[in-house]
Amino acid sequence: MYATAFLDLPALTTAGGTVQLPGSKSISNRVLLLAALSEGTTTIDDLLDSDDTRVMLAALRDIGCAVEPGAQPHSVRITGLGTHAPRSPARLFLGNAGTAMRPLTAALALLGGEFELFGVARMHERPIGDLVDALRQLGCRIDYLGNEGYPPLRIAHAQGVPALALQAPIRVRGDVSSQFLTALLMALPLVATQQDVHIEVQGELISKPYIAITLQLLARFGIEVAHENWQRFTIPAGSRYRSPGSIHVEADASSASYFIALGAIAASAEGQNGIKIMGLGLDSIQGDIRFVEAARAMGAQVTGGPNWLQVQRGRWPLQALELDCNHIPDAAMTLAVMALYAEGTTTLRNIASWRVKETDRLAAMATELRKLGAQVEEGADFLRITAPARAADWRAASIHTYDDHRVAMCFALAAFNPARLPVRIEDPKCVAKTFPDYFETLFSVVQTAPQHIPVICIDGPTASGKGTVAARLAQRLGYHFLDSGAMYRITALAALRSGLAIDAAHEAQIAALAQSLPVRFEGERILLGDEDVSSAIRTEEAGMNASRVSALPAVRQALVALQHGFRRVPGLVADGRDMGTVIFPDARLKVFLTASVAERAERRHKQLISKGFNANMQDLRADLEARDARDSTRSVAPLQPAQDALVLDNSHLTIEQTVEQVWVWWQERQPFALGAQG
Ligand SMILES: O=C(O)C1=C[C@@H](OP(=O)(O)O)[C@@H](O)[C@H](O)C1
Ligand SMILES: C=C(OP(=O)(O)O)C(=O)O
Repeated sequence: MYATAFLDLPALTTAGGTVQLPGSKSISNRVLLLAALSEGTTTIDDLLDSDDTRVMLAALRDIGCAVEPGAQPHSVRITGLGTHAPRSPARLFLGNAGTAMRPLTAALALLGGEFELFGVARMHERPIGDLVDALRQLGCRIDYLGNEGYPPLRIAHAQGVPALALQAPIRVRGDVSSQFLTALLMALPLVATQQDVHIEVQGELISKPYIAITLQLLARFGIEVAHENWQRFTIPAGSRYRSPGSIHVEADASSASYFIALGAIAASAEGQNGIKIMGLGLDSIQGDIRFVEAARAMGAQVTGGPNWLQVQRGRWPLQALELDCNHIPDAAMTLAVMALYAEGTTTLRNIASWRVKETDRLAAMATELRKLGAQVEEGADFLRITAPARAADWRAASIHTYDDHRVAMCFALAAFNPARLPVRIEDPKCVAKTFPDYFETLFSVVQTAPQHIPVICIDGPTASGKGTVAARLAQRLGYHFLDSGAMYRITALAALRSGLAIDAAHEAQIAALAQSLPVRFEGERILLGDEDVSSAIRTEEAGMNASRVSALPAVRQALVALQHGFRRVPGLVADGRDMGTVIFPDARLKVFLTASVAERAERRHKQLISKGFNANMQDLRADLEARDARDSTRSVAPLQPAQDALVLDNSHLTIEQTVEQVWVWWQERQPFALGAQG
């Protein structure tokens, strides 16, 4: 997951490959609760691991369910409450998960005990009044702890569940969120022992396909609910939850919408057939699979089998769409971004529920689409979007994401804009609600020309702090990191291990060895094959050997391709001695970091002493002077600032101050309009 303040996506051009998507949030949280309400143990495979399911799992543990990891990576084993009462009192934190807050409120109210249910600030602005009204009708005692009609709330059944009025149909409004009805449908089987229990929906039921998911999963747990036209539901007398033993979670259809859109928008990478999505097929039980129809109407070519979808660009540019999106409220946000690539004006109707989700999504989408240059009309329950007329009308925007995973995920697709502008996604970690590895997954199937991928070069002499500064910048930007000095150190290590002396006589052999070095950077660790060589290459001796190896032109040449390979989406910070001059001459920012010999000798001295090595200041100074002289006079790529490099003498700066200066220089070079915070 990218936990950076923002993530800058470079202009992207093509896409191709296969993605395996994480489990459905709607299925995961339903199945978790149903397993918790059943007797015995249920194994759940391919469960989603995200913020929304974590809060559900934590709540289930708190009320006394046993949760254990299953045999497979994404499987868990839940031992349900069965006939046991839930552990209480309990305070349950439910984040911003509607699929946890609403169903748990209903289930816990009917199980008995005292509970406080609360969430993040936005959860306390998301309505729950219609559900509480329905439960109060039954006789439940539920108090609001903050604002009337919103969480946090208290279920006050410490003395047990009061006598419930089960005779009359339970009325619930269906026009604000279908989750209220889902909550009742999952809770009422607990009390429909002696008699049928009826639910009547008041007002138009929105998001109906989510009710279909609820009914399908109830059936898997032994409860067959009948309904008349989605208005009247009957839970049969004698209902009792029975675990199916094991159950599998399909991949998330709403998450699939971003990759279906990707296949429709991006030209296919060479040798690929667009995007293949694994984990769900056209027969999915999730309503958002119908996003496929909308995407096809706009131009996508989609085929599918039992557990896969294949998407390719069809009509291009896309074609505008006019659609009632009530049945696909979540995936419809993706259509709004597809509209940026469509001819004509796209209208998404009947989406008033967007206003009470993770944020006011109608306002958020309108604001952010406009930042990119689109014309948008925002109605009470609709959005009308016209794409920027020409490439030149697109704007480089910093997309505010309102702690809404879907805003972050769908706007990433704006990186395919014809103006080849980068797109900044603020607070990318908000995707953790349903798809923590969204950006990693996206990056695994998108490509762009190397010139679009930003590179920051930090060159400079030994002990200038360039390695630390580059690593910190890379981390802060979410970019890849190349410690090119390590390449030479590793080459020297590998050469000596192969019995090759580091001199001109062995140049060709060492170059051949360098060409195929299996080197990887994993966070702080540097791996040669499977061996962690981080410490072995950090000794003074290894440094001297690296300097010698780097003076051999054929070896430098061999390492060029290896280093170019680190230039990958979303960007690269490279440190070394010739990053800006030789390896990445087109880098967007080149910094030459230096400090006085005295200061650098002092830093190196401190570093060695802290690692428990013996060190003598005079020797260190002499060594540094010798290395500086050798590095700056060597025939190939001598150590000197690139002509367009910014020179930073950090003799009197801390590492933090140095990082800050480079950060400021980098930000100044970004095209995003200042103050463009939504
Ligand atoms: O029941 C569900 O799993 C959901 C129902 C929908 O909410 P509404 O019924 O509030 O539209 C949807 O937006 C949400 O992401 C998940
Ligand atoms: C509306 C959403 O979430 P929730 O389940 O919290 O309602 C969503 O995931 O888009």
